[in-house]
Amino acid sequence: MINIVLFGKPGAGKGTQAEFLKGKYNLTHLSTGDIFRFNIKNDTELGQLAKTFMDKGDLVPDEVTIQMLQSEVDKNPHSAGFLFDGFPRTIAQAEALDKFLESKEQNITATVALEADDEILVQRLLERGKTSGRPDDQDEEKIRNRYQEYNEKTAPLMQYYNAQGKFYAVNGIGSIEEVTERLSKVIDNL
Ligand SMILES: Nc1ncnc2c1ncn2[C@@H]1O[C@H](COP(=O)(O)OP(=O)(O)O)[C@@H](O)[C@H]1O
Repeated sequence: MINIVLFGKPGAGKGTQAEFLKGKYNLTHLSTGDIFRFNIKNDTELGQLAKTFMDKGDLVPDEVTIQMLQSEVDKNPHSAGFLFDGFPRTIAQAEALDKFLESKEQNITATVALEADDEILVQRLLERGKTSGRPDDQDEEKIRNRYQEYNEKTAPLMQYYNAQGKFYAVNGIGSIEEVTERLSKVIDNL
Protein backbone atom coordinates (compact mmCIF):
# COMPACT_ATOMS: atom_id res chain seq x y z
CA MET A 1 0.00 0.00 0.00
CA ILE A 2 1.37 3.41 -0.88
CA ASN A 3 0.02 6.73 0.27
CA ILE A 4 1.31 9.76 -1.57
CA VAL A 5 0.87 13.43 -0.76
CA LEU A 6 1.00 15.55 -3.90
CA PHE A 7 2.32 18.89 -2.80
CA GLY A 8 2.66 22.27 -4.50
CA LYS A 9 1.48 25.84 -4.72
CA PRO A 10 -1.90 26.74 -6.21
CA GLY A 11 -1.72 26.16 -9.94
CA ALA A 12 1.36 23.91 -9.78
CA GLY A 13 -0.51 21.14 -11.61
CA LYS A 14 -1.45 18.78 -8.78
CA GLY A 15 -4.91 18.00 -10.13
CA THR A 16 -3.66 17.45 -13.68
CA GLN A 17 -0.90 15.10 -12.57
CA ALA A 18 -3.17 13.28 -10.11
CA GLU A 19 -5.40 12.27 -13.05
CA PHE A 20 -2.48 10.35 -14.56
CA LEU A 21 -0.93 9.03 -11.38
CA LYS A 22 -4.12 7.58 -9.91
CA GLY A 23 -4.53 5.22 -12.87
CA LYS A 24 -0.88 4.34 -13.15
CA TYR A 25 -0.50 3.38 -9.47
CA ASN A 26 -4.09 2.34 -8.76
CA LEU A 27 -4.56 4.99 -6.09
CA THR A 28 -7.71 6.63 -4.76
CA HIS A 29 -7.43 10.33 -5.58
CA LEU A 30 -8.72 12.64 -2.86
CA SER A 31 -8.66 16.33 -3.72
CA THR A 32 -9.95 18.45 -0.86
CA GLY A 33 -10.50 21.36 -3.28
CA ASP A 34 -12.63 19.15 -5.55
CA ILE A 35 -14.60 17.76 -2.61
CA PHE A 36 -15.33 21.26 -1.34
CA ARG A 37 -16.37 22.42 -4.84
CA PHE A 38 -18.65 19.38 -5.19
CA ASN A 39 -20.32 20.31 -1.90
CA ILE A 40 -20.69 23.94 -2.95
CA LYS A 41 -22.30 22.87 -6.21
CA ASN A 42 -24.77 20.67 -4.34
CA ASP A 43 -25.35 23.38 -1.75
CA THR A 44 -24.67 21.12 1.23
CA GLU A 45 -24.06 22.47 4.72
CA LEU A 46 -20.35 21.74 4.31
CA GLY A 47 -20.36 23.54 0.96
CA GLN A 48 -22.01 26.64 2.39
CA LEU A 49 -19.43 26.77 5.15
CA ALA A 50 -16.43 26.17 2.88
CA LYS A 51 -17.59 28.73 0.32
CA THR A 52 -17.20 31.67 2.68
CA PHE A 53 -13.49 30.85 3.04
CA MET A 54 -12.73 29.62 -0.45
CA ASP A 55 -14.20 32.62 -2.24
CA LYS A 56 -11.71 34.84 -0.44
CA GLY A 57 -8.79 32.51 -1.05
CA ASP A 58 -8.55 31.65 2.65
CA LEU A 59 -8.06 28.13 3.93
CA VAL A 60 -11.12 26.33 5.28
CA PRO A 61 -10.69 25.73 9.06
CA ASP A 62 -8.68 22.66 10.01
CA GLU A 63 -11.38 20.88 12.04
CA VAL A 64 -13.77 20.97 9.10
CA THR A 65 -11.19 19.87 6.56
CA ILE A 66 -9.69 17.11 8.68
CA GLN A 67 -13.07 15.60 9.48
CA MET A 68 -14.12 15.67 5.85
CA LEU A 69 -10.89 14.06 4.67
CA GLN A 70 -11.12 11.28 7.24
CA SER A 71 -14.66 10.46 6.22
CA GLU A 72 -13.56 10.29 2.54
CA VAL A 73 -10.77 7.86 3.44
CA ASP A 74 -13.24 5.76 5.42
CA LYS A 75 -15.53 5.59 2.39
CA ASN A 76 -12.78 3.65 0.56
CA PRO A 77 -11.85 0.80 2.91
CA HIS A 78 -10.55 -1.45 0.11
CA SER A 79 -8.34 1.13 -1.53
CA ALA A 80 -4.84 0.04 -2.55
CA GLY A 81 -3.54 3.45 -1.49
CA PHE A 82 -4.37 7.14 -1.55
CA LEU A 83 -3.19 10.11 -3.51
CA PHE A 84 -3.79 13.15 -1.33
CA ASP A 85 -4.09 16.33 -3.41
CA GLY A 86 -4.39 19.64 -1.61
CA PHE A 87 -4.22 17.99 1.79
CA PRO A 88 -2.53 18.41 4.20
CA ARG A 89 -2.14 22.17 3.93
CA THR A 90 -1.25 22.99 7.54
CA ILE A 91 0.92 21.36 10.18
CA ALA A 92 -2.22 20.55 12.21
CA GLN A 93 -3.67 18.72 9.18
CA ALA A 94 -0.41 16.80 8.64
CA GLU A 95 -0.29 15.74 12.27
CA ALA A 96 -3.94 14.68 12.19
CA LEU A 97 -3.32 12.69 9.00
CA ASP A 98 -0.33 10.89 10.51
CA LYS A 99 -2.35 9.98 13.60
CA PHE A 100 -5.34 8.89 11.58
CA LEU A 101 -3.28 6.67 9.27
CA GLU A 102 -1.40 5.24 12.24
CA SER A 103 -4.71 4.20 13.79
CA LYS A 104 -5.22 2.14 10.63
CA GLU A 105 -1.66 0.78 10.75
CA GLN A 106 -0.73 2.82 7.72
CA ASN A 107 1.42 5.82 7.00
CA ILE A 108 2.42 8.37 4.38
CA THR A 109 4.91 6.80 2.02
CA ALA A 110 6.14 10.04 0.46
CA THR A 111 5.33 13.66 -0.21
CA VAL A 112 6.15 14.78 -3.73
CA ALA A 113 6.22 18.47 -4.53
CA LEU A 114 5.70 20.12 -7.91
CA GLU A 115 7.94 23.15 -7.99
CA ALA A 116 7.27 26.27 -10.03
CA ASP A 117 7.87 29.96 -9.91
CA ASP A 118 5.11 32.17 -8.38
CA GLU A 119 4.83 34.52 -11.36
CA ILE A 120 4.33 31.64 -13.81
CA LEU A 121 1.69 30.16 -11.53
CA VAL A 122 -0.27 33.39 -11.08
CA GLN A 123 -0.47 33.68 -14.88
CA ARG A 124 -1.61 30.05 -15.16
CA LEU A 125 -4.37 30.61 -12.60
CA LEU A 126 -5.63 33.78 -14.27
CA GLU A 127 -5.74 31.84 -17.55
CA ARG A 128 -7.60 28.96 -15.85
CA GLY A 129 -10.03 31.47 -14.33
CA LYS A 130 -11.23 32.46 -17.80
CA THR A 131 -12.78 29.03 -18.29
CA SER A 132 -12.95 27.25 -14.91
CA GLY A 133 -15.67 29.42 -13.42
CA ARG A 134 -13.75 29.32 -10.13
CA PRO A 135 -14.21 32.67 -8.35
CA ASP A 136 -10.87 32.20 -6.58
CA ASP A 137 -9.07 32.08 -9.96
CA GLN A 138 -10.58 35.22 -11.41
CA ASP A 139 -9.18 37.91 -9.21
CA GLU A 140 -5.48 38.55 -8.79
CA GLU A 141 -5.97 39.73 -5.21
CA LYS A 142 -7.57 36.41 -4.22
CA ILE A 143 -4.82 34.52 -5.98
CA ARG A 144 -2.16 36.53 -4.11
CA ASN A 145 -4.02 35.76 -0.87
CA ARG A 146 -3.82 32.03 -1.63
CA TYR A 147 -0.06 32.39 -2.05
CA GLN A 148 0.15 34.16 1.26
CA GLU A 149 -1.83 31.35 2.89
CA TYR A 150 0.51 28.88 1.20
CA ASN A 151 3.68 30.63 2.35
CA GLU A 152 2.50 31.05 5.93
CA LYS A 153 0.65 27.81 6.57
CA THR A 154 1.55 25.23 3.92
CA ALA A 155 5.23 25.81 3.13
CA PRO A 156 6.30 24.67 6.65
CA LEU A 157 5.11 21.18 5.69
CA MET A 158 8.20 20.73 3.51
CA GLN A 159 10.28 20.78 6.67
CA TYR A 160 7.76 18.54 8.46
CA TYR A 161 8.05 15.78 5.83
CA ASN A 162 11.74 16.36 5.25
CA ALA A 163 12.37 15.67 8.94
CA GLN A 164 10.65 12.31 8.39
CA GLY A 165 12.83 11.64 5.31
CA LYS A 166 9.73 11.64 3.11
CA PHE A 167 10.03 14.81 1.07
CA TYR A 168 10.81 14.79 -2.68
CA ALA A 169 10.59 17.65 -5.17
CA VAL A 170 10.38 17.67 -8.94
CA ASN A 171 10.42 20.48 -11.47
CA GLY A 172 6.78 21.30 -12.30
CA ILE A 173 7.60 23.26 -15.46
CA GLY A 174 7.46 21.35 -18.72
CA SER A 175 4.88 19.39 -20.69
CA ILE A 176 2.30 17.37 -18.76
CA GLU A 177 4.02 14.16 -19.91
CA GLU A 178 7.46 15.36 -18.85
CA VAL A 179 6.21 16.22 -15.38
CA THR A 180 4.35 12.87 -15.06
CA GLU A 181 7.60 11.16 -16.01
CA ARG A 182 9.53 13.01 -13.28
CA LEU A 183 6.92 12.16 -10.66
CA SER A 184 6.82 8.52 -11.76
CA LYS A 185 10.58 8.25 -11.36
CA VAL A 186 10.29 9.30 -7.73
CA ILE A 187 7.35 7.00 -7.01
CA ASP A 188 8.95 4.00 -8.76
CA ASN A 189 11.99 4.36 -6.54
CA LEU A 190 10.12 4.45 -3.24
N1 LIG B 1 -6.52 21.06 2.97
C1 LIG B 1 -7.23 22.20 2.92
N2 LIG B 1 -7.35 22.97 4.02
C2 LIG B 1 -8.04 24.11 3.99
N3 LIG B 1 -8.64 24.59 2.90
C3 LIG B 1 -8.55 23.88 1.77
C4 LIG B 1 -7.85 22.63 1.72
N4 LIG B 1 -7.94 22.13 0.46
C5 LIG B 1 -8.66 23.02 -0.25
N5 LIG B 1 -9.04 24.07 0.53
C6 LIG B 1 -9.83 25.24 0.08
O1 LIG B 1 -10.13 25.11 -1.31
C7 LIG B 1 -9.48 26.12 -2.09
C8 LIG B 1 -9.08 25.54 -3.44
O2 LIG B 1 -8.20 24.46 -3.26
P1 LIG B 1 -7.56 23.67 -4.50
O3 LIG B 1 -8.60 23.24 -5.43
O4 LIG B 1 -6.64 22.64 -3.96
O5 LIG B 1 -6.82 24.80 -5.32
P2 LIG B 1 -5.41 25.39 -5.54
O6 LIG B 1 -4.37 24.47 -5.01
O7 LIG B 1 -5.36 25.54 -7.03
O8 LIG B 1 -5.47 26.68 -4.82
C9 LIG B 1 -8.34 26.61 -1.20
O9 LIG B 1 -7.93 27.92 -1.53
C10 LIG B 1 -9.00 26.52 0.18
O10 LIG B 1 -9.90 27.58 0.41
